[in-house]
Amino acid sequence: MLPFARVTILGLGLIGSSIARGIRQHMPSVRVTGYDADPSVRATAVAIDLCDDVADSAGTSVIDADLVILCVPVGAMGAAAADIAADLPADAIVSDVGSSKGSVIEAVRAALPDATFIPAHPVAGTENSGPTAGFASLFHHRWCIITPPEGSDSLAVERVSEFWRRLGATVDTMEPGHHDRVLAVTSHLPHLIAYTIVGTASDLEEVTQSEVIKYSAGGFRDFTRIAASDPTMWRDIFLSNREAVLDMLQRFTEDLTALQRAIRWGKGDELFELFSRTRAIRRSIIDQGQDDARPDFGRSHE
Ligand SMILES: NC(=O)C1=CN([C@@H]2O[C@H](COP(=O)(O)OP(=O)(O)OC[C@H]3O[C@@H](n4cnc5c(N)ncnc54)[C@H](O)[C@@H]3O)[C@@H](O)[C@H]2O)C=CC1
Ligand SMILES: O=C(O)C(=O)Cc1ccc(O)cc1
Repeated sequence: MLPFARVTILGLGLIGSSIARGIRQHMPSVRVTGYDADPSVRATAVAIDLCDDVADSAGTSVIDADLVILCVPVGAMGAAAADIAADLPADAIVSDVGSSKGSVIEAVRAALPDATFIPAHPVAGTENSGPTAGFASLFHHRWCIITPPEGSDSLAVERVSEFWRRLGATVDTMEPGHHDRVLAVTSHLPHLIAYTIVGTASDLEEVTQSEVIKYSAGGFRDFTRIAASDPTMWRDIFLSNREAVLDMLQRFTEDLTALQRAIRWGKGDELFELFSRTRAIRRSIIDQGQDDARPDFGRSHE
């Protein structure tokens, strides 16, 4: 049996529109209502026939929903939740897709103290944003981490888990604080490093902009893809997962300083040992079939 019959998606960008498309593909009998605060996004959603219905306000979008998914930047989760507070059916489940969990749980709980809130994070995305960037297969064979706060209703957790399995994801559950530490090192720090390296390269006076672009084969090119990620979304992630990111950044800075010393003092064996270890990590990820499934890495959208 389908876990939900009427799903409302608040925020029709990359993730919201991918969920809408995934529902059409995998759960075609489910009715999808969408809402976005940006009128031009709502107009695009209507033009591309993304949902069964695009509502004019957040409140009207949720009136008969049994699942409401907040797909807005993490800094806007509290406001989006407050906008539906007066109209949310008592038995609806509220979920989200935010990249950080602790601060989102706090903000949504403050706005919707009586709602059943089951937070989730699909660990799948691209550097693109907006309603036309989404695609139905985004979540296929990717993790979706559910982070139920203590005391969560287990049936509600199972229904949200089943929803994500139907979209093609593999579901895991994690304590919210642990999630934020794990993602700080596997996702947030890599983005910070990419933003830094691309910014540094463009600031270097002796390297002109045209040379940066001209010679951007290989490693630098990979960094520019990540550094093209949405500025609002990533500003919000760093501010909301501040403690964990600062902690991991401290560790990273120490390790970088150690590498700096190894280079300065010609300690080739130290460099070789690290690079061998990291090569083995990459190879074990590939062996486990967890290499990149994004379309720009050679896989089809559908
Ligand atoms: N982009 C990615 O690769 C991934 C993003 N996420 C998370 O998903 C969420 C959404 O990200 P994207 O879809 O990439 O962003 P996006 O920028 O493509 O879409 C966000 C949409 O939310 C709308 N919005 C903002 N405030 C709103 C409000 N108060 N009410 C209604 N609509 C509002 C915006 O107008 C925009 O259309 C974020 O929390 C992000 O951390 C999770 C996994 C991957
Ligand atoms: O495009 C990439 O490389 C990503 O890392 C996408 C992504 C961004 C944010 C998330 O919370 C999860 C996945």
